[in-house]
Amino acid sequence: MPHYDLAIIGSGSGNSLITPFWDGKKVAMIDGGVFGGTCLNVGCIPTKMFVYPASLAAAPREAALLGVDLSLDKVRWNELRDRIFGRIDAISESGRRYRAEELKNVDLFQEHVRFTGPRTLSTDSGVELTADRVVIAAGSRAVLPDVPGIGLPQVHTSDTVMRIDGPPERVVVGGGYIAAEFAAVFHGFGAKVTQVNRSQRLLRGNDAEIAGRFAAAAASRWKLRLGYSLQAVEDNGEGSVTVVFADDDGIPLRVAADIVLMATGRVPNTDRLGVDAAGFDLDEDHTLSVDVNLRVLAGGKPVDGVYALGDIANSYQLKHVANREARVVAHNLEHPDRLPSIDYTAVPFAVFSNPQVASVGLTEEEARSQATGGTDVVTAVQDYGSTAYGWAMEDEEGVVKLVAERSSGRLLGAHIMGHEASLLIQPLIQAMATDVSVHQLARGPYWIHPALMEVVENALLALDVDLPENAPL
Ligand SMILES: Cc1cc2nc3c(=O)[nH]c(=O)nc-3n(C[C@H](O)[C@H](O)[C@H](O)COP(=O)(O)OP(=O)(O)OC[C@H]3O[C@@H](n4cnc5c(N)ncnc54)[C@H](O)[C@@H]3O)c2cc1C
Ligand SMILES: NC(=O)c1ccc[n+]([C@@H]2O[C@H](COP(=O)([O-])OP(=O)(O)OC[C@H]3O[C@@H](n4cnc5c(N)ncnc54)[C@H](O)[C@@H]3O)[C@@H](O)[C@H]2O)c1
Repeated sequence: MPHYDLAIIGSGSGNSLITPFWDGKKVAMIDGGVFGGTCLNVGCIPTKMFVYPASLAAAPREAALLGVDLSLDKVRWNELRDRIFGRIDAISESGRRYRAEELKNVDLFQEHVRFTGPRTLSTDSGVELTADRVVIAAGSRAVLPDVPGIGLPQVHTSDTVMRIDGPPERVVVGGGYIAAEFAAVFHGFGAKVTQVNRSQRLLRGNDAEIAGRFAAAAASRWKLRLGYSLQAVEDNGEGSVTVVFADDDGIPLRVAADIVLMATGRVPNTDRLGVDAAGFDLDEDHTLSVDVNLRVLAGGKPVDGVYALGDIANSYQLKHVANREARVVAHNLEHPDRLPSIDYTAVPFAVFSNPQVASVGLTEEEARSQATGGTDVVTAVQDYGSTAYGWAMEDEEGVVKLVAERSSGRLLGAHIMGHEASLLIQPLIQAMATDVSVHQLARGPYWIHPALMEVVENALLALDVDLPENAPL
């Protein structure tokens, strides 16, 4: 039975753990899927490589408002797709080759693995291996609703929809983050998009005002139907399908489509890992239970030398969170006598739809329900259109919403929708992470005029927080 100093399950964020510290020691890297994991192969990176050209394709519609007439001649979808995956597949393959052939201290197992004990593993082909230390970075996967017709070839998840041949004319998508991004991509490329969501609110978990404004923006671009749940997908013959939904009263909605994107959430891969045999604890959302040092728990106690990170261990399901956790785990593997904790202060996210949405911290509802009597919470809402750059863009939908604590001037949350929201939010994330108050951030640094960032400066200035005597002017 081969024995390793370190075994890593998952070559996504887990791949970064093989630092020079492991030179001269034996490492097993195990991945039963495509080398490099979700973000590189089917997640953040390829989606954004579609988002950017789709935003260019959408430009004629937006430019016409400003008196600039552009026209979109053609989207060379297959070429665009092949350029994207030509780049990504090559990175995945060179990463795989480096681990498999060039790193002498690493054995790459390209197969599925299950625990048979806390530090013993068995691969699908029957290799049994043991390791002193194990890192579980086995990620999550898309789940599909169990309805008739779900297996039809026109039904896709994000794993397959980016590889289709030719742009579809009619697309149906759901209501989460993935759906919001793909709705914008397909709409940008000229498809007739219908977005159907089970609940009345898109992008759940977001501030209600931003979610409402996003729904209005989405409805002005593509067809949006809220309050319908999926019943079935029917084959129409000749390549198309009808997607059947029903509202709470059973009233049906039938939408014909060439492609259906099911984006109904992702589940952690714990059910396929044999965690029972290892005795590991699971949280309510089926992620692995870990302590603040990211050590996996069994019976509430950390298992010596076993760590977990990424989508299998947290409910954020975000790559920048997995990357931060990987840095903590890499440190803790190398310095077991000095274990820093993971810090989840001010975890942001962005949805790269059209318009973009970005968010960090508490929504107004959360802040008010957490504050005593809800009285110490102040908010400010600033439209992009209220700034000079917003005038230049004739922007009528972009918005910054800030939530703060009046007495301390602490920023509690920031929520932005509109052009480059994912960039505009960064100084606010910085302020929350480093405990810079609203007045220090608004009045300390100079803000470039007339940059779009002035909308953030003005929102900060509009917050009715108590100013200390020594606050900058
Ligand atoms: C379409 C899409 C878009 C996204 N966009 C963004 C974005 O813009 N920004 C963002 O922050 N996040 C985004 N995410 C989320 C992000 O991709 C994930 O949070 C991140 O990739 C998780 O990394 P991980 O290392 O935990 O898992 P993964 O990268 O999924 O790695 C897990 C690996 O483990 C392997 N594995 C699993 N089980 C086993 C087993 N039993 N045996 C052997 N191997 C196994 C899998 O094959 C896989 O390669 C997106 C996700 C999707 C699906
Ligand atoms: N830009 C980003 O950071 C980004 C982009 C894409 C994905 N992600 C990550 O990937 C994860 C998964 O994304 P997602 O969009 O699949 O999930 P999600 O949890 O955001 O949304 C799933 C949606 O599907 C609906 N749904 C679930 N089951 C259903 C059913 N049976 N019938 C009808 N509707 C149903 C839910 O109500 C919800 O609106 C997210 O949690 C996110 O963290 C991040």
